[in-house]
This record gives sequence, structure tokens and C-alpha cells, in this order.
Amino acid sequence: MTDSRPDGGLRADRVARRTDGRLIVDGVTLFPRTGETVGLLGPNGSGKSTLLRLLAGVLAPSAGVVTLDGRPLPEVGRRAAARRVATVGQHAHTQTELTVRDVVALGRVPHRRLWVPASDADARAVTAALERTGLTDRAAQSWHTLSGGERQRAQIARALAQEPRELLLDEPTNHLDIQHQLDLLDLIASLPVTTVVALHDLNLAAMYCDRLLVLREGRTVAEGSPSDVLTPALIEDVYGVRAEVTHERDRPVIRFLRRAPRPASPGEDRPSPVP
Ligand SMILES: Nc1ncnc2c1ncn2[C@@H]1O[C@H](COP(=O)(O)OP(=O)(O)OP(=O)(O)O)[C@@H](O)[C@H]1O
Repeated sequence: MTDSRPDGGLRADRVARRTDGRLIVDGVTLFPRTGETVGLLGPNGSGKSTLLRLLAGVLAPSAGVVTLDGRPLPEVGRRAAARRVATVGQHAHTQTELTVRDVVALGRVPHRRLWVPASDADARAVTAALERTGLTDRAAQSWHTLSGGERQRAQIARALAQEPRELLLDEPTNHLDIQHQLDLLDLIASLPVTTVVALHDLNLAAMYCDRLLVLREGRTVAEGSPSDVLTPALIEDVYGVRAEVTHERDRPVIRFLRRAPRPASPGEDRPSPVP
């Protein structure tokens, strides 16, 4: 599905962020199409989280602009933006006394007026979000007793309860076992929302993203479909790792190649065995 409005949705136009005199995001443009899943790739420290925080309006750009339906984010206002854009960061901190359902219900806050009790629609959105993330059984459990992966899923559920049209995720598969990684990305890819997701796993990005944006030192070095972007040359150039790329059902599959350890030649000092 493509966006019929020329300036619709959440967009970053030549955004830069300077911190301590260093450009950590440098002139990045990202125009996600409605409903698509855009993967943000790049080595550690390349600016993925900072770009997500600029898109979320948590950080202000030093140059360039982030717009929501054509209006700069500061003009849209925090509350109105929160009804549209949900974010899941890398490190979620939430008051420990809350139950899982309470945490997920926080997603409804932007939709509720002050002092007005939760409506049936709020309760339905929370129940649906718990179901979609497989946390129904955990609803009454207190947050601080959850495993790392369950906390991650609860934060995704909170974002879903928000019923956003734009979803920003920073390494959402971090703490998840492989089954939950696949379930989560299946879920994200199936949602009728525009998603920008920072990922480290190139194979998961290849499987689930419609488009990829690769950053290095804050700058875009490649953008396009997974097949166009994830070439051996790009992977070696950006990550310094040799890789073999094949294709399955039009999606790249990446196998990383490490040089075999060089056998010691006769007479050469061998490393001492670990005691
Ligand atoms: N508040 C800050 N003050 C100083 N430097 C910062 C600040 N925030 C980020 N940086 C630096 O900016 C660069 C980009 O950081 P960022 O967290 O956006 O990278 P990333 O691509 O998300 O990294 P990772 O894959 O390791 O999560 C890093 O070098 C980081 O140290």
C-alpha cells in the first residue's frame, strides 16, 4: 500500500543531530510509505537509536525536520503525536509495582482525557494487545517478576494498545528467543501500521522488512529493497565481514564467512594451552 498524500505519515527530511560537537546523525532522509516495514541497519554506534529518537520527537534535530502529515513535530504537539506514534526503546523502565496489564494500559493514556476512567474501548485495546503478544496469561503478574523477553513483549503490547499508525522499534528482538523473535517480526510485518525498526540481525531484516536503510557514522550508505541492499560488497564494506548471499523466494539469505584459523607451521610457537 502506498501513501496517496505527498507529505503523509512520519518523515525525516535531511535530519542531523550534533552532540558534543560531533554529528551522530548527518543529513538522513527517510520517507516510509504507509504500512511498510523499514529496517534500520548499521554497526554499533552508527546512529540508529538516535534517528529513531529524532523520529519520535524525543530529540530535536540540529538541522532538517521531522514531520507528521507534513507538520513539523513540535507543531503537532506531544499528546497528538503520541496518539499516532508509538515507540519501544531498548531499555524499558517502568514502576515495579505495576502489573503487566497496567503497563500495557499505559498505551491508552494519550487517548484518554484527564480524570476520565478507562472506557470499554480502552479495555478492549489492552486485552487485544495482550493476546497478540501472547501475554494474556501474564496479565496479573507484576512487571518486575517478568523475564527480559516477557518485558520486551509487554512493551510491544503497550505500543499496540496505543493503536498507533506509526511504530518505532529499537532492536525489539534483543531479549527474545528465536521463536519469539519470529513471532514478533511476523506480528509487526502483519500490522497495518508503518514501522521503522532498528535490527542487528541481517537475516531477520531480509526476511521481514520491505525496505532497508543502512547507516554508517550517522550517514545513509544504502537504501532500498533487502535484495538491492544486502549484497556481499555492502556487508563487507559496512561491517567488515565477508558474506555469501543467496536468495530464497526473492529474499536474501546471508551466510557469514570467517577465515579458518591458520594452522601453525612446524616449529612455530603455538599459544600455550589454557590451564
Ligand atoms: N547523549 C549522547 N552524548 C554523546 N554521544 C552520544 C549520545 N547519544 C549517542 N551518542 C553517540 O552517538 C553515536 C550513535 O549512537 P546510537 O545509539 O544512535 O547508535 P546505534 O546505531 O543505535 O548503536 P547500537 O547498535 O550500538 O545500539 C554513538 O557513537 C554514541 O556514543
